[in-house]
Amino acid sequence: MPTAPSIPIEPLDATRCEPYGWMLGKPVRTDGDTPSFVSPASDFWREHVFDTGTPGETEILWVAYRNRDRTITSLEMHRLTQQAIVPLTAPVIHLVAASLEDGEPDLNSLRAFEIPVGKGLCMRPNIWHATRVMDRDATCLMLTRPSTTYDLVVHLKTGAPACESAIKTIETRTLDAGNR
Ligand SMILES: NC(=O)N[C@@H](O)C(=O)O
Repeated sequence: MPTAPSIPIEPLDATRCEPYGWMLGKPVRTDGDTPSFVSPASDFWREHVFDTGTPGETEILWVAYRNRDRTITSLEMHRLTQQAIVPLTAPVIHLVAASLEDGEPDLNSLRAFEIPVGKGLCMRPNIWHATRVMDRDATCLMLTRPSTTYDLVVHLKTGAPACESAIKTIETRTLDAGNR
C-alpha cells in the first residue's frame, strides 16, 4: 500500500509563512513608523493589526490541542477573518495551505510550521489549516471573530452547514517529524 506523502516540519520563519499569514514574535524594530518602545524595563511593539473582516469585535479563544496523530486527513479554513494562534504552554505543529481558485485546498502549498511558545502565526482568511502537538498537550491563545466561532460551534455540535468556515477531507498526508 503506497505511503501517504510526508510533510516536513519547518521552523517558523517570517518569509516562509508570508503566503499564509504573518509570523508573530519577530524581533522589535525601532527604525520605522511602526509603533514601538524600548526601555530597560520592557519593550513593546506592534506585531500586527488584526483584521476580523469587518469593524467590530475581536474574540480571544483559549484552545487546548491534544491531537498527536501524524496523519492529516482534513483541513479547516475561515472565510471572513484572520486567525492568530499563539502557543502558551507548549509548541504546536501548524499545517497551512492556500486555496485554489475554486476554493479547495491547494495541497501543493501544504506546509507544516513548528510554532514555539513565545511566537505565533496569524493566518489570512481562506488559509486551510490543521494543528498537531508532538510531545505534550498545548494550550494556545487564539484571536478570531465571534460570529465565526459561533458558526463553527453550531456546525460541530449539530452538523448544520457552516457559513463562515469549511472543513474538507483531503488525501492523507503524514507529518515527517524526523527532521525536527
Ligand atoms: N475555533 C477555531 O476556529 N479553531 C480552529 O480554527 C483551529 O484551528 O483550532
